Amino acid sequence: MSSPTVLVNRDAEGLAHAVAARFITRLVDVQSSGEIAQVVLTGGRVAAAVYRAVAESPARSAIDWGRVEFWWGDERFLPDGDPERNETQAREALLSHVEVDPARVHPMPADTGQTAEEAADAYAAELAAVAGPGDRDGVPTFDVLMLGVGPDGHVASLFPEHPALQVDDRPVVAVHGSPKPPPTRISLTFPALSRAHEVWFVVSGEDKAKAVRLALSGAGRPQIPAAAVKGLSRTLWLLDESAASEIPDNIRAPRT
Ligand SMILES: O=C1O[C@H](COP(=O)(O)O)[C@@H](O)[C@H](O)[C@H]1O
Repeated sequence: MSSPTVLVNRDAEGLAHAVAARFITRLVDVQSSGEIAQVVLTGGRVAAAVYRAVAESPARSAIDWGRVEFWWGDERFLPDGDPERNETQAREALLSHVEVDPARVHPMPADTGQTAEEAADAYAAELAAVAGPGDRDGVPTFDVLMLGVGPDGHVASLFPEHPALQVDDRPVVAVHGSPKPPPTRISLTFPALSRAHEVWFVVSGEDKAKAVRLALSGAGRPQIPAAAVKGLSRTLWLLDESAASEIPDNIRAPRT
């Protein structure tokens, strides 16, 4: 597991464009070695800005979008097309603007009347169907896994002191009683979130500053779930000045 690297941008817009450039470069690098890129998307305000910046970048044409496999780290368990779904946001901001292969886009199931547990199991089966012999526990090894962080330190849909934090025996879990609406969600678990070469936390805003400081200061998984996710090769904390405002200078790289 890698130790965190902190990179700070001036503001949310600068952060979104910097992450978009990094995202395009990373995918080009993976594809240049002949592999299909495995990407995990997140939800939230800054994520949407990153997706829009990728879609608007002329450099997006360097990516063979049909050879990118898209997954989600968590989802709000709502009907298909609901504007609050992370899938809907990513489709509107990015996926509908590039030539993806629909068979390689793997949204978490929408609420169609099945239970959230059934939906979580179905997603685990979908991950296992794509995982290869070199992957562990039925989860593809992701090239980039993007995550937001809540003001309470939640990551994906793993909330502080919530029972879903304890689930280590499967890659996907149904979350009930989420403190942030909607109450029912689906999330990758810690073991699955730990199957990424690169984990990128993308965080903006002063309301996240305390959670960021605690995550980078060795807080425990029950209190600050984001502290417990690390990439196999790299863990990047990509922040704007507001989100970085409480972290000590010695753990910040120079501003980009
Ligand atoms: O509910 C969620 O919130 C977090 C953070 O969202 P933000 O708008 O505060 O940046 C997000 O990472 C997660 O995927 C989403 O389901």
